[in-house]
Amino acid sequence: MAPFIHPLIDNGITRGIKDFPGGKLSCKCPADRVEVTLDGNVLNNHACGCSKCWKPKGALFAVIAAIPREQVSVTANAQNLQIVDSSVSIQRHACKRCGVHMFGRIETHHPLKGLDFVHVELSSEKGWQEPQFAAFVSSIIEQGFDPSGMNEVRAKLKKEGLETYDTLSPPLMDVIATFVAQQSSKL
Ligand SMILES: N[C@@H](CCC(=O)N[C@@H](CS)C(=O)NCC(=O)O)C(=O)O
Ligand SMILES: [Zn+2]
Ligand SMILES: [Zn+2]
Repeated sequence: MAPFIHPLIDNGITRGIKDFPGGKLSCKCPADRVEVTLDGNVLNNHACGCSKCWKPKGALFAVIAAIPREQVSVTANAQNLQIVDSSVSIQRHACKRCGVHMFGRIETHHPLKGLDFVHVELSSEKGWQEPQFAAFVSSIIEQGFDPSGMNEVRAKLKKEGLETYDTLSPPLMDVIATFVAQQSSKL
């Protein structure tokens, strides 16, 4: 059976709309949902296989995108949010009732500070930037995926047009490495 990558990827990726103005994300509670409003489209949308990002039930990957934090606001039921793990760089604010991650935010000195991280599948609007690549692919093994199935997973991601990486994409890794070099005055 083909691996269950993610609902936004498995049946072919739908391209986003240029100049898409943004929209609302909602958690999965039956009522009194947490709502987050995004004032613009996302960037660097990608599949992530890491253990930290929220995934829909049964999916091997999350689909997670960045957006400037100024464009993110909690517009309903903020009292239901809690930080999943405050010891990591990205503080993921999740609904404490249904568990869905509504946004991730970095508060420490970090190369990606200023960007929030969101899951556009939580929106009913269509037009968000589509996934551009797959990151932290090998990390699915750490969560129990049989390593012998990795060729099939990578082939499926590539078939859907996503280049696969075991960290982030090269441009994002370059941003992070540049930040590190600047910290030690090597650049
Ligand atoms: N192999 C690790 C990778 C975790 C990881 O480094 N995740 C990346 C992509 S989301 C990250 O930037 N994490 C920072 C964080 O979670 O704060 C895992 O699966 O837990
Ligand atoms: Zn909820
Ligand atoms: Zn991740």
